[in-house]
Amino acid sequence: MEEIGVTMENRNTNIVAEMPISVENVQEMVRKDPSAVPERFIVKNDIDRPNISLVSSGDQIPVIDLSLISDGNEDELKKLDLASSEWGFFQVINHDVEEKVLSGMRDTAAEFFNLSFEEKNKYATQNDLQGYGHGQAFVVSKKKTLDWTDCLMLFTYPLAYRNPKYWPTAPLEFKDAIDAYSAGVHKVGEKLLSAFSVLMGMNKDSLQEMHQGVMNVLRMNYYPTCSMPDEVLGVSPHSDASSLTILMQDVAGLQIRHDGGWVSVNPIQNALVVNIGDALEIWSNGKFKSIEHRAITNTEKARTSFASFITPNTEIEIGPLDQMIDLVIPVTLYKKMKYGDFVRGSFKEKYEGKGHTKTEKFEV
Ligand SMILES: O=C(O)CCC(=O)C(=O)O
Ligand SMILES: [Fe+2]
Repeated sequence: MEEIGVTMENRNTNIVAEMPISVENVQEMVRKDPSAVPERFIVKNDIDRPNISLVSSGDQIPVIDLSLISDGNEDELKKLDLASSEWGFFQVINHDVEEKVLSGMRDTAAEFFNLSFEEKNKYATQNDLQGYGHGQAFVVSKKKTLDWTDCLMLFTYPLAYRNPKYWPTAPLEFKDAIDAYSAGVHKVGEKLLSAFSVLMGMNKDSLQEMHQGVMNVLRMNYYPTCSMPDEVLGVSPHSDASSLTILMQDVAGLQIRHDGGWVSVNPIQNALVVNIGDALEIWSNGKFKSIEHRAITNTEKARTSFASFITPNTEIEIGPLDQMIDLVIPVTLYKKMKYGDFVRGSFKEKYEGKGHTKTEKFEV
């Protein structure tokens, strides 16, 4: 299980190991004083604050019907191609994950996050690179503005990577709910990898084989209500180091970069939000875009999002595929490198926006 800490879209484990700082549990802070917003959470730059940055609510990210994709429907495949190159984000409907599985995940997670801090702390992350657990997100340096979120993060696939010490035993149904949800989402990921293989001119199993063992990490982000949502971010802008991320959000709050502004992703009941991660951007030589995104908070209702990061084996080398260096993009935009090194490099950089992916590019 060595190397486990860099196998995923995880922004804290390695870094915390290097620079240990204690960060309060955000929910506990809000429980003690619902109006408190410590200075370290206030976004310093006006331009980066949720109330100032340009947000368009008119634009809507594309919606993809996964059952049509699985049937090989050409029009829907074209839609997926366009969504991934122009938006990097789309919502998926008819994905075959049962409604009761989705609501089971949401309901049991809500019960978990409502438990006392002491109870949740039994699964506290040890930063020992052995499977994560409950803790705080995005702890990069003492200077960095903190995000208004707590999270529970678990390896879900391969099964051998599940570490029972971090799988909560309360509420009782939680483990089964996580199991059913991650199985459903894992299948959605496999179907999408098949579709992207075809879109990149390969056999439908190619991308999956190139992963050399698809890994999946489930990160449950819990955003307590915040009395100053205009000056605080739930999650700061970043792109995911995954190949694909599949996300369920219960309450609106996700925003993505588009045309120089921020577009809110409005929840569609029982739909899943999918985004292209850095690994797929690199394989596709920049055709499919790994887009910056962030989450905002609100005063009314705590929010939970469930992000499943699909990642390749850390030992494999990734770089643009030959067939993606074509008439449209005639040069190689990224260096070949070991996926594990790419992830490590991206977290050594101060974790801000998409700066880290640029370091992997050749200057062209
Ligand atoms: O909460 C959200 O909607 C976004 C979460 C996210 O981007 C992440 O966990 O990587
Ligand atoms: Fe993300």
